[in-house]
Amino acid sequence: MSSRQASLPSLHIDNVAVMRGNRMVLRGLSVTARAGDVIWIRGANGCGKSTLLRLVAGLLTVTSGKIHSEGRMALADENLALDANMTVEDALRFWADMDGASTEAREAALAAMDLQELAHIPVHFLSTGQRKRASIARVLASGADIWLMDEPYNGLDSASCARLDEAIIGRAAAGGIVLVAAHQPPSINVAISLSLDSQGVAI
Ligand SMILES: Nc1ncnc2c1ncn2[C@@H]1O[C@H](COP(=O)(O)OP(=O)(O)OP(=O)(O)O)[C@@H](O)[C@H]1O
Repeated sequence: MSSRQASLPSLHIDNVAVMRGNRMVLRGLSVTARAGDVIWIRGANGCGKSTLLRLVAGLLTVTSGKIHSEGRMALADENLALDANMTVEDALRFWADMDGASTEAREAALAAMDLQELAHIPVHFLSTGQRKRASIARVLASGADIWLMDEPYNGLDSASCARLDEAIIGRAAAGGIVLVAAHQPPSINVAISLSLDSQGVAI
């Protein structure tokens, strides 16, 4: 029982502030997420949503405060992170191998984002929305406990938005944690709705 509990993902953001350039972007931000939680982050352009995801991913360092997490993470942001010259399938396989993900997980991710018919074409042939779906499939295939998704709905048609909703609900239901930065209100039930004002303060 105790070892199972120890493996549950968690995220503690404690009184975090971060300076970017000469500007304080986030201030006094505290959030706690547990297995099964979806956190929806909203706020105006430049308020710090991407900054927060990159801090959690460990790609940026806090100026003050602390972030502690348990669990493997995968980030989908504006960087595609897929080799444009590889086929969709090979590009996803590259990451799945790095993540130690199974063939089944990779195929399930392709199916979840309706990419099977595009699996054999090079990534650079994909349309904007198709590229977005491939980037989301990379996160789905990773088997990561904590998904960090920056504007994942941008560029997706309504069917793909529904597929993404389903994937997020599924990850949370399976005991994961999902952070979504988005401009639109949540289309699914979320445990925590985090609105940042223009100073990066939770309101
Ligand atoms: N490398 C950097 N150096 C200095 N300032 C930066 C850097 N990257 C981002 N910023 C600034 O940090 C602030 C927060 O940016 P961030 O990308 O987190 O905003 P956001 O809420 O995700 O915005 P959007 O809704 O436009 O995606 C912005 O004012 C931005 O100009």
